[in-house]
Amino acid sequence: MNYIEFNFKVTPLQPASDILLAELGELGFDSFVETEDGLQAYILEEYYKEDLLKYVFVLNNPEFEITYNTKTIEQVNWNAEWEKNFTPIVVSDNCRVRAPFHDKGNEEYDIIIEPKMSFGTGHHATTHMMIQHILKDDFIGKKVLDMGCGTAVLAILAEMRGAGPLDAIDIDEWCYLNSIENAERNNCTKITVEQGDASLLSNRKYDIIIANINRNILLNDMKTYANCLSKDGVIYLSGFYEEDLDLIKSECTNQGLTYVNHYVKDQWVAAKFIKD
Ligand SMILES: C[S@@+](CC[C@H](N)C(=O)[O-])C[C@H]1O[C@@H](n2cnc3c(N)ncnc32)[C@H](O)[C@@H]1O
Repeated sequence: MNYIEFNFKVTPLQPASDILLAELGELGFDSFVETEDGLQAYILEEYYKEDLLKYVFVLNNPEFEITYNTKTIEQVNWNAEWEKNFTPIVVSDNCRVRAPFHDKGNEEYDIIIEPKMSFGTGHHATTHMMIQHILKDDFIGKKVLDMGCGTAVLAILAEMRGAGPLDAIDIDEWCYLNSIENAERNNCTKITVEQGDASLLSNRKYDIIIANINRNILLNDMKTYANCLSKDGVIYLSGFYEEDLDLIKSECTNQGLTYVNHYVKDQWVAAKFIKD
């Protein structure tokens, strides 16, 4: 069976790429690779009909410019194509995120992720910076929540850094299932994966919360996150741009969280706050 590869160039990249991915997923596209300037999406030839893209609303949104070309990929090349596009990532010299088919490196932390459709391979700036925070800070014996866990890459690293117990939560069923697989694949025994959102969190307490989601969800759910943090607890937030940092800081201040520091990469931010 052949696949058709769509190579989309997207301007501005976000949120258009995320919306595009979600819409294509609904239409039968089953694999995606984030690229520097957009998205590659794959659909089985038999599921593709000529007017299918007519139903992708983001393509007609005047706020975004999205162009694409296509090519047919024979099944025999499919894995190679995917492998070529998903290269291992090394963060801070001591953490490698790789797929099962990549060779192991010499890094202290070796994380194996089969991303399928979930976000979180370390290729995105936000995941990369959250990994930097986790590598830098003390996680030993800490009770951790990874909110919006995607592939659970951050929870997996937190457990490798000595944290436990850990909860990894994602609203998306695919991410929930993928996180369970990835936790097992990395021999993590302290991670509990759940499907849901902030409504799961009443009466819970964590020493550390990691939340790489997006600006609006963070602003909306900050009160709940803050209530779940123990005194002197730490929260790492990402998924928003530099221009929104003041807004995030202001909401954190309202919820009794004090700004500590932040990283910036490709205009994305990963910020650290502490509960007073
Ligand atoms: C930017 S990805 C981050 C994935 C991973 N934590 C990482 O750092 O690579 C955001 C994730 O949040 C999930 N998500 C979106 N809204 C959510 C919500 N209200 N509660 C929990 N998860 C949510 C999405 O399904 C997605 O997997």
